[in-house]
Amino acid sequence: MSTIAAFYGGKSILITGATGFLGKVLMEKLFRTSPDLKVIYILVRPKAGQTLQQRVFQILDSKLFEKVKEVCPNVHEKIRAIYADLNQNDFAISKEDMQELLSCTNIIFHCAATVRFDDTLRHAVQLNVTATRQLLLMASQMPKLEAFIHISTAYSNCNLKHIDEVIYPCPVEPKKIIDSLEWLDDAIIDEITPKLIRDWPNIYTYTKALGEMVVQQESRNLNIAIIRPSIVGATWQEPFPGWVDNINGPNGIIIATGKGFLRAIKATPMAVADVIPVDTVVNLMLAVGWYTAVHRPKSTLVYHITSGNMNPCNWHKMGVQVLATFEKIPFERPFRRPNANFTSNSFTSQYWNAVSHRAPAIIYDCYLRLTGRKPRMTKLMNRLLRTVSMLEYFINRSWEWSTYNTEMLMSELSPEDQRVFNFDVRQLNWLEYIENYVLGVKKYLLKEDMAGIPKAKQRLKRLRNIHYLFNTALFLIAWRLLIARSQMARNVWFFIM
Ligand SMILES: CCCCCCCCCCCCCCCCCCCCCCCCCC(=O)SCCNC(=O)CCNC(=O)[C@H](O)C(C)(C)COP(=O)(O)OP(=O)(O)OC[C@H]1O[C@@H](n2cnc3c(N)ncnc32)[C@H](O)[C@@H]1OP(=O)(O)O
Ligand SMILES: NC(=O)C1=CN([C@@H]2O[C@H](COP(=O)(O)OP(=O)(O)OC[C@H]3O[C@@H](n4cnc5c(N)ncnc54)[C@H](OP(=O)(O)O)[C@@H]3O)[C@@H](O)[C@H]2O)C=CC1
Repeated sequence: MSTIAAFYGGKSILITGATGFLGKVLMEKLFRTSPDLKVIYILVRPKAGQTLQQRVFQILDSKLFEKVKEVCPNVHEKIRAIYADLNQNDFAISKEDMQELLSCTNIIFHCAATVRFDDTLRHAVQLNVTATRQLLLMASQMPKLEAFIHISTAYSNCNLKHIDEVIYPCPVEPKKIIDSLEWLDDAIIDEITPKLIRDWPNIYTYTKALGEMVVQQESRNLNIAIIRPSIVGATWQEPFPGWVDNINGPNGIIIATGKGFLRAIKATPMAVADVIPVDTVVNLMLAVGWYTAVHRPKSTLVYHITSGNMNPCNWHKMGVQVLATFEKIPFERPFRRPNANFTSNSFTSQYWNAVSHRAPAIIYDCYLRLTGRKPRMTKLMNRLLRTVSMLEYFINRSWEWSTYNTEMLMSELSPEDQRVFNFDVRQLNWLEYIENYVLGVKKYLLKEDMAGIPKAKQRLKRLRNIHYLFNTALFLIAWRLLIARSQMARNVWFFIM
């Protein structure tokens, strides 16, 4: 029997961000490996017209939880959704619910965050910093609490090149920022934001760094650990390969490339593509929860869960494999044939943006207008290019993350725990993983049926023929124009004819 799985038996676990990508996989694994756990409290807000219960049912009814229902048929009874909004004082939790949380919680996994790169400083600080502080305050009033696991990001210190498993100080104290945001108006905040975030590439990474500082400052005598994953990707093995459910990170890029919208990306092909499967991250989280509670390290340990130093893959290798997978398993109804390039030069990048992105969008919008429909492609393309430009920082650099604590933890696990809670990324076969990833994007994100593949292949053939026809016509027009102007071109033309 796995020691870690047994540890979670009978426990009351509080998860924030349980409705997010990481949170769902965490819940799934907990229920599957420790079906005898007492309860999972999740802090949820109503969203998109759905009540808390509807949101929980939707998660439990998804394909991700199919295996769970076999090993833990009463899973519905073991989830206790608590109304909470982390943007509000005391999270707007009712008195009774708060009382229950304070008196019963054994372990906390704090996953909730805003992961948007362009969020306002006010909102990002509220969620990634103030809410973390408030949760720590709650944690300090929990007599049965054994461990508090805070999820940060490997990019919280991406202004450094080499990052150790330590908490780095930020230039401005989080408390000062929290206090000043209370009285500054939005216009002034917008003005001072670039000065505050300095060499951090965006508000997200900056506020995650502040969040870590808050954890360090407010840790009191709690057993705390911080986990820093790099770019979290689709599942590698569990509960099945390729599961993914949002467009963040590489996912949106894979869709945009597979649908033929994105044809060139400004990237450094040899830079490390530090993607880490979500199930690997979750396995480490559960192992850290156990280790922190049982071994009670004297200080707050930071764990990096990254792939680059153990089993590196670069963007070139990833890109080639993604494109190869599109050949075998194309996406349905592509705008153009999926065929993309990496370019590391700003000038060529702008050239490709004009020729391969904006021009086809304008031509397509003209076609829509002519056929009496509303043009939309230029707008969509502009948003896509804006998104890609925000990701560029991360695909044009490599970082080194030390992983002493993560390796130490691996060596502390029994062989059975190493198998059940595997976070050894050296065993990952990138080509296989990427193929399953693309397949997962098709099946679980785009919800496309595999039966549609022959039709999609036919459409690709048609698009290729249109592409050849268009290029030939373009060449002939250019040549004809040249003939009109140059004697030499005319001679060559008559010679060929
Ligand atoms: C021979 C060579 C071959 C070469 C071949 C080449 C082939 C290439 C093949 C591919 C190979 C793989 C390469 C992969 C590179 C990926 C790098 C990833 C780096 C990630 C670093 C992460 C580091 C930190 C990790 C962390 O620690 S945490 C997680 C990170 N956090 C995020 O990833 C949130 C980002 N996002 C936002 O910050 C917001 O999304 C916002 C952007 C502000 C827009 O915001 P906005 O426009 O207001 O609104 P949205 O509703 O969000 O989206 C509105 C519209 O944008 C679209 N769209 C949103 N997203 C994405 C997205 N990704 N990609 C694409 N589109 C997206 C969405 O489809 C919607 O389209 P529409 O509706 O217009 O049709
Ligand atoms: N995905 C990645 O590549 C990486 C993620 N991380 C970290 O992992 C953690 C989880 O990320 P991920 O799962 O990808 O993010 P998601 O955006 O998928 O999930 C965010 C979660 O936070 C919840 N949340 C946001 N605002 C509030 C609020 N006001 N009140 C209550 N809940 C709220 C969301 O709830 P709702 O569903 O209601 O919106 C959702 O459950 C984050 O801390 C992130 O920084 C770190 C490295 C990489």
